[in-house]
Amino acid sequence: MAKIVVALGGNAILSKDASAEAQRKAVESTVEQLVSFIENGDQLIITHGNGPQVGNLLLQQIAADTPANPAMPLDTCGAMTQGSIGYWFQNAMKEELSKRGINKDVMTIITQTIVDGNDPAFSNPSKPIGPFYDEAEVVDIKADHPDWIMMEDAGRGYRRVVPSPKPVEINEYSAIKTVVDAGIVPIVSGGGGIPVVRENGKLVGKEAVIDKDFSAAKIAELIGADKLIILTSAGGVFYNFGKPDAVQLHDVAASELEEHIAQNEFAKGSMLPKVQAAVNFVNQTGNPAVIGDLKDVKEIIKGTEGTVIRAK
Ligand SMILES: Nc1ncnc2c1ncn2[C@@H]1O[C@H](COP(=O)(O)OP(=O)(O)O)[C@@H](O)[C@H]1O
Ligand SMILES: NC(=O)OP(=O)(O)O
Repeated sequence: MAKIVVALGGNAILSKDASAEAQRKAVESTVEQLVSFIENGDQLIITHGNGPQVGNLLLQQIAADTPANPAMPLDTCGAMTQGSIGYWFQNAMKEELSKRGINKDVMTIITQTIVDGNDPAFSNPSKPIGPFYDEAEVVDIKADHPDWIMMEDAGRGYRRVVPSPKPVEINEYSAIKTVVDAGIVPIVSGGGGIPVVRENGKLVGKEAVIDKDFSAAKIAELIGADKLIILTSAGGVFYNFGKPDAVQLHDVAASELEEHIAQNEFAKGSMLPKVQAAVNFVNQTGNPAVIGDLKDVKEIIKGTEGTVIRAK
């Protein structure tokens, strides 16, 4: 039995249509594929992003903000998206397992990720959240919200960016391990986990969004996963992405990717964290990581699609 951590990108779940129905459909079709792991006898651990969802939720909060019904802060919005996306997965996975006659429990664990309050990321926002805007829209947004920082995101438009500290500890790790050891399919650390810092013996939420690729790699390492699979909305890792000479990698050594990271090959806030997280996992465990497209899960399982990163 292999332990496999699968991380799904928030942009892969919410590609164009932000309705609950469309996002549920994306989750349902992914789950139909992921169940193959369980049929193979593997233990699956699911984690997911929340960049678009938490940004949209924050916009809804701001739009409806009144003294009687105040907007929720970012850490609480992060928890809310863990609940909503976890619910979609939990519901779809249980349904798919039942259809195939597999009696297995599925459980979302609201996860707090401990970060360092002095992480320089707090003064250097880099995590894109919410919708994409064009340049004219950015001018209006800056007029309404002068404190927001907007950045171009991998050629897709501009987005608001927020601090994204690195995960230091997964607070619920021992509960996650218990659930994994019991053979339950857990949905953990959604949106990278709710960022919290230790202050006077308490865990206090911070206004930030952790990159789920880093928390996925951390959980995969802690749990002793045999493989980390990062599913997004690109066929895999490309060199010269978006340029005429773009080339997709199929099988690459972690050391080669490290050289390309050093040469600033990968876009911050999108492909860079995925590649860094995959390389971290491979270097720490010697086990492979795969980065591929959500729609290619079946082929990724067979090894015919995606980019495999190995310790070579
Ligand atoms: N070098 C690259 N190789 C592949 N995709 C890249 C690369 N650089 C940027 N991208 C973009 O990054 C996207 C994945 O990042 P993102 O949308 O932030 O992920 P997520 O699915 O986790 O939300 C791809 O869909 C692609 O548009
Ligand atoms: N929290 C997070 O990493 O979300 P995305 O995968 O949507 O960027």
